[in-house]
Amino acid sequence: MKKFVVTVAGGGSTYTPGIIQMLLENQDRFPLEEIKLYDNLAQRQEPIAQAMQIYCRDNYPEVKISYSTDPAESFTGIDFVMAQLRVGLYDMREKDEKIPLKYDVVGQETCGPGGIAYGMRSIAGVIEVLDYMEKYSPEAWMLNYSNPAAIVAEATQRLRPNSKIINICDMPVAIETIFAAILGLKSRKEMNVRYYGLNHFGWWTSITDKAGNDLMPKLKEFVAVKGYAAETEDYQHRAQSWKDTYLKAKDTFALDPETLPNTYLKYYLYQDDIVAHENKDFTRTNEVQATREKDVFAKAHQIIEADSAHDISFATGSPHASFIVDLACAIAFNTQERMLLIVPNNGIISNFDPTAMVEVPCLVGKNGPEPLAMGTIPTFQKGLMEQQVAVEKLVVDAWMEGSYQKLWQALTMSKTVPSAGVAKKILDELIEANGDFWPVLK
Ligand SMILES: NC(=O)c1ccc[n+]([C@@H]2O[C@H](COP(=O)([O-])OP(=O)(O)OC[C@H]3O[C@@H](n4cnc5c(N)ncnc54)[C@H](O)[C@@H]3O)[C@@H](O)[C@H]2O)c1
Ligand SMILES: O=P(O)(O)OC[C@H]1O[C@H](O[C@H]2[C@H](O)[C@@H](O)[C@@H](O)O[C@@H]2CO)[C@H](O)[C@@H](O)[C@@H]1O
Ligand SMILES: [Mn+2]
Repeated sequence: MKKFVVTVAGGGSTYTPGIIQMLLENQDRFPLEEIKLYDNLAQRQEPIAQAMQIYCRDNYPEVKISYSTDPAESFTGIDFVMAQLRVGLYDMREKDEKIPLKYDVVGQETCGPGGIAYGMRSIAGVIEVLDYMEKYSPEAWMLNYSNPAAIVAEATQRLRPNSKIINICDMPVAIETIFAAILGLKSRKEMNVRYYGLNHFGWWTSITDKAGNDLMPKLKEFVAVKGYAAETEDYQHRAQSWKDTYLKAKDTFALDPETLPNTYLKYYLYQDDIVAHENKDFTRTNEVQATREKDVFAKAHQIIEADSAHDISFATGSPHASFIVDLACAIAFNTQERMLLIVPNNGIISNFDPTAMVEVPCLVGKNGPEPLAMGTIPTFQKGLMEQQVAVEKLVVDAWMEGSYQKLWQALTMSKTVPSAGVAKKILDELIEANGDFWPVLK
């Protein structure tokens, strides 16, 4: 069987060890020749890369792990790029969260003004990596987690419409893992789902078992009382902020009991409540720095100092890592697995903008995703999505045209922002904070 070469772009990411471990563990279905780590920040990538080299040497000596900041070295002779860039690192994420909060507006990584600011930074980084891949390995596929996925997908679709990039999100699969636990199933793969929306802005309309039996009534009964607060072992969600998010799904569900909501809808539907409960001096960035980032780098340093990975391991088995490996397998071996991906609407939701990037079930094979028709959607969801997709499109317009006006309109249009006046104040502070990360706006 062919052995694959995979580049992990954003090699210094806190998610890199999990993805590498998942790749190594799945070689019976996806054999590896080499994993290359690429990052534009050598000192962030180095400890992760060196620790994973030791881990691989001790456990999978047949696979090579290399790392570099040189694009030619990193992108030549590869089959897949698995990308997870954070342009501006946690320092800028913290500003994305804290600046809007000063004005009592949602401060979040991918939603509202924080997501808009992050989008304005991410577009260039993602396009840069995509161009490297196409220059050095034109046949390769880029599987892209880099956030904010909705804005990044809109930008890549407009700027590189023919590129082999698939934008993805792990939130639906993480929630489906909870659904499976609630239903007493061993795996989310025992369910067939129908789901539609924008990234971090969608709804499940049907969940059945493989025999076609409706599982929604049992799920709804649970969610009406507890939201998504099921006792699972998902490491990421032990943080109090994630527990709060999962509980809040109960209130989001109450607004439309016909469907089950994505957790991120809380930022658009209960924005006042979210802001009221936020600690403006200690946001999610600070929590991540004190937990995931600290743990991952501490373990990397321990492995390097011990020159052994026998007794030290990273958290494994996350839906984040398994989803991207499943996607690579589906493309490599034409498995036709059904997966939720972000793709051009193009009639999939028949009463919605055909040019919008939507998140829907797709069958995935060697030519990429084939989306399944979702039909018409109700007025409530359609109205919300039209407003939100306009925000995302205006951000990409603003980035492409260097337009202050369009970005001000985008912020004003966001359901999280109360007025054009507040939008302008937040925008002016974000421009100052983002400096050269953003194009100059006129
Ligand atoms: N789509 C999803 O559902 C999903 C899920 C989880 C994480 N993410 C995203 O994954 C990314 C990584 O998250 P993290 O918390 O591990 O962040 P992180 O800061 O630990 O890692 C990001 C890495 O990207 C590197 N980087 C930044 N710009 C780059 C560029 N232009 N070229 C190469 N490397 C670059 C940084 O140096 C850093 O090492 C974020 O965008 C996050 O939002 C997405
Ligand atoms: O606040 P963070 O950095 O911990 O997470 C933000 C990301 O949250 C979602 O991804 C979760 C996922 O739901 C969970 O199962 C696990 O894999 O961890 C991920 C990170 O916590 C979301 O889908 C991403 O877009 C966010 O970046
Ligand atoms: Mn996501």
